[in-house]
Amino acid sequence: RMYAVVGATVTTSEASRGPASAGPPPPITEESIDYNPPRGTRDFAPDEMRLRSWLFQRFREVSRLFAFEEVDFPVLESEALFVRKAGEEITQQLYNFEDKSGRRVSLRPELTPSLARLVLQKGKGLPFPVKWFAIGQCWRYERMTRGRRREHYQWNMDILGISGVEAEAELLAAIVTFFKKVGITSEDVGIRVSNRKVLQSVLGRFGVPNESFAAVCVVVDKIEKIARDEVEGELLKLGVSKDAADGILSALSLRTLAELEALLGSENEAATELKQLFALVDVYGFSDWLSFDASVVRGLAYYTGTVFEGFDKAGKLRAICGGGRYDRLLSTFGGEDTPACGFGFGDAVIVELLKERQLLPALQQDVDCIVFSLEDTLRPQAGLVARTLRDAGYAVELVLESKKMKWAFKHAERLQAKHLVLLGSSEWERGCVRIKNLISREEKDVAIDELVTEVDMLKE
Ligand SMILES: OCc1cccc(Br)n1
Repeated sequence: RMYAVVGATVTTSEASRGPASAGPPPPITEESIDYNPPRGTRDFAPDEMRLRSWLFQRFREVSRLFAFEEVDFPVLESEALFVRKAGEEITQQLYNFEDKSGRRVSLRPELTPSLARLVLQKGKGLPFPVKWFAIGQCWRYERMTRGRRREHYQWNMDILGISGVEAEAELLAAIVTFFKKVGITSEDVGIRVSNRKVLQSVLGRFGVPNESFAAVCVVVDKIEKIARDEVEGELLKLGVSKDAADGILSALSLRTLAELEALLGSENEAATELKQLFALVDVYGFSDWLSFDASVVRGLAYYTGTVFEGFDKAGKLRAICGGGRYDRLLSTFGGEDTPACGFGFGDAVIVELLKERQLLPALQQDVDCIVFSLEDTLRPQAGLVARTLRDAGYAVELVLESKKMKWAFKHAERLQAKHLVLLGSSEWERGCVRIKNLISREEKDVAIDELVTEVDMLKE
């Protein structure tokens, strides 16, 4: 780990070595700071920030195509927004604390509760349906024994006020649009779709009380992560009978809607909603991305209907994204019953997938011109030249110190700049600067007031 030593006595060897270098940290006499960010968090230096901005720009482009409006909320929320009793991992790992006024607060682990809070805050004045998207940093606090990250960024899209599966079809279409936009195909990725009303129907048949529904879903969601008998054991601990547990586990292995109808009847709500959704998506034209999979329940307590998750068909990665219908969430916050559905799309798994598929874009700094005065006396004029180009919308790197021509060329190469604009006294006396086109290698003297036109032309 990199350390800087602040205020310590520096011996000559350290002075020659510079403030911090490899090898044992120098004796720390006073406070020292750690260059690394807090455990489980990331810095975004330019290279990483370019990739993050590229990813978020794709999220935003898709959200615009679907006419969703961007919203955001505080990273810090009242803890009460996230306290739920269904045993979800996300609520057991809240990054929560008591603030200096004694209030119980938490860094948000997800965006949906904040979105619900804002919709309720806006009240009856808010036109429905609401189609909002957000890209926000979310937090969790887990013992670093597992070495997992404690923060990630999540893109959310939510539709409130539509009770029909048309809303789910829109959200799934947005996810597919994103995948296609970044070069991922339905060979690489699929979206598994189910409906929590499957479980609800099964629980009803075995007389399992409604109050256990959310907790049962949270346990069943672990089916891919822990052994089947462990899932069964956790179900029994919830008071579910052995028969009911067997009924639940066998329902999860249903493979087709026909089998679902055979088990629950063709009038069953889960079956009819899923049939409607698949029929919609078929006409919409992206059925090749979707499959019915009764084992999908998702791990959030508040889902009440359709649930879905994006997965990589090579089976190497965790879920890419996930979502579902949550028609009861706003009423649990004291609001009216409001149909709602949405998804969350994290910034981590998708990057792993793009890396694996060699689909990561090659990104570099976007500089049009480098302005550079060959003599110190012309440095003020270099600022004028830079301003002229910037006022015309060009990205200009103005060299701020004395450098040799060789350095300027190398620097332009590194930045992949298109033009090198040189100020030299002989040209300046003639009211000119020298432009080198770093792509065509053409170079010429250009009058100052012709400069923008020239660069415009060179740009073509
Ligand atoms: O998806 C669960 C989650 C929530 C907050 C932060 C991180 Br990293 N992961």
